[in-house]
Amino acid sequence: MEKVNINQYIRSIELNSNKISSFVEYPFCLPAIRSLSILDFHPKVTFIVGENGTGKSTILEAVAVAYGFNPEGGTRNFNFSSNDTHSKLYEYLKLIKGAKIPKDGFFLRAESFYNVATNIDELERECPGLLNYYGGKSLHNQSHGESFFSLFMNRFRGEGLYILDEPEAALSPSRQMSMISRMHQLVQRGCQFIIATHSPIIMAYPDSVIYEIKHGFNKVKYEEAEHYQIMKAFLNNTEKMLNVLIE
Ligand SMILES: Nc1ncnc2c1ncn2[C@@H]1O[C@H](COP(=O)(O)OP(=O)(O)OP(=O)(O)O)[C@@H](O)[C@H]1O
Repeated sequence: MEKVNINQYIRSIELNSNKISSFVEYPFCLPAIRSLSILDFHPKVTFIVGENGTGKSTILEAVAVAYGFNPEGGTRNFNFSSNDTHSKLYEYLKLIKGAKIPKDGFFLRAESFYNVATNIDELERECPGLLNYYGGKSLHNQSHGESFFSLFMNRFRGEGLYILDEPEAALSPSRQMSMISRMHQLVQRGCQFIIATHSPIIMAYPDSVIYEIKHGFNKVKYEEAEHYQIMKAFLNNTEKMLNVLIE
């Protein structure tokens, strides 16, 4: 990884295990959390990848909430709540921040994006013109993928901290490639990204670190990551693999 850069917004997190009284219940029962002590973030892009249910959203949400974002997503000014189910993990995390304070930020989670879009419409009624920052059109009046993409293209401006949970959820493969280009522009404008993803396309962005959750957080190279290997094997041997899958 690039040498620690105090100009990044979040340098690392530390789990304060001494404060945890029991590792039996969620989220402390998750192997990824039980084994967590310190996790260093890349100054530009940090990917967290791994199987379903390994704890990617749990850790991302805790980092976002500890940083002051609304657990359901949005900017740090969003404070709506439709479903108060976020874990207490953030209370046990120590954020090691860098020297710079971001001028922008967004916590995007695919699963509650609908509620964020509703909140943006409500804010537009209170403060007309706000929608221009989101492409000038209600996110509800765009397709799921269009609205996600609109957010990346218009709302994410630079010098920002962006925490994204499965941003590929609604994006076609070609839009995922466009997302890499946009991410690169934003990185060059001083942004830091922390991204949980299943997308072998998005996680190809080179100026990054990839943590793959198995029992803990393991730093892996792109080609070593399971998502990459499985997708590559499938595309290179589709017929063979289908024969096995639907035999
Ligand atoms: N509020 C909750 N209470 C109890 N268990 C939970 C809660 N939220 C999540 N879990 C469990 O914790 C585990 C990790 O969930 P999490 O959503 O962090 O996984 P993930 O790696 O993001 O998965 P995916 O790739 O499917 O999005 C899962 O087994 C899930 O069922």
